[in-house]
Amino acid sequence: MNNDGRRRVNAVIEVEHLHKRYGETVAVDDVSFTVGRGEIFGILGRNGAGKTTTVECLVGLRAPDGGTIRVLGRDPLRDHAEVTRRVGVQLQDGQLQDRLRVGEAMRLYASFYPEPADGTALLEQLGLEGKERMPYGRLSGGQKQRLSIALALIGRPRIAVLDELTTGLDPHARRDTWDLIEAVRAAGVTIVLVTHFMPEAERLCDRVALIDAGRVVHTGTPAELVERSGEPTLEDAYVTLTRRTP
Ligand SMILES: Nc1ncnc2c1ncn2[C@@H]1O[C@H](COP(=O)(O)OP(=O)(O)OP(=O)(O)O)[C@@H](O)[C@H]1O
Repeated sequence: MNNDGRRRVNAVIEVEHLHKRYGETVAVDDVSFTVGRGEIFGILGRNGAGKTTTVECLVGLRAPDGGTIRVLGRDPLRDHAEVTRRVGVQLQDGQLQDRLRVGEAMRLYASFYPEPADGTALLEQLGLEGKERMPYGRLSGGQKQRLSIALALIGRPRIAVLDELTTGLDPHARRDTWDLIEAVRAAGVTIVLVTHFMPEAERLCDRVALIDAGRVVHTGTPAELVERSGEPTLEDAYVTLTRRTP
């Protein structure tokens, strides 16, 4: 059983009692969750709640101080190369060098994988067609964001970890990106999505975990969290369920 009381069939991600500190700061106190194959799993929580640290541990970019993580049955640190090959990552601050051109970045990332996706089609799906020769430093904030999504998907990952997927995107680009993510999931990819944007969680996520002060305080479908809180919307539910007593 997992922490929301249901057994996950075909779990592809299992996090148990993850603990991570930076010096005196406890970034992740005790986080456990399981993600099933083909799910879109949302991680929600206040600024500084420990979301990015959790996903960085998940993809083997940081070493936990406690707990265990299994991704596709592997340890992200010990089996780093294998996990990296199967997990696409779009992280906050995933900056590239300013002079690197869009097409070069796509080709470079494609070269890391045995069977990469069609980069031209991916750029088109993300509204970056015709930008292949544009240096990264000259892209707008939203274009950089869309390129980072393309780079997360170029390796045809089995799991995509997307941290603040649509932050900085205009409403059209945001909706196009949601459609793309749904198509990626329909192709069998499991998605972990960190977001502050409740309509995005409501539209895309099968289940979400609310993280507060480094702990999972609620897990469930967006509809279950709304019901549990007695509030009318997911945003209200989120605020109520993560409210701290003064
Ligand atoms: N490299 C680091 N060195 C020291 N402290 C860090 C580091 N990275 C994060 N922290 C601290 O760990 C805590 C959790 O940060 P984290 O970035 O995981 O939160 P978050 O939930 O992703 O926040 P946000 O929503 O603002 O992105 C915060 O108190 C943060 O200041």
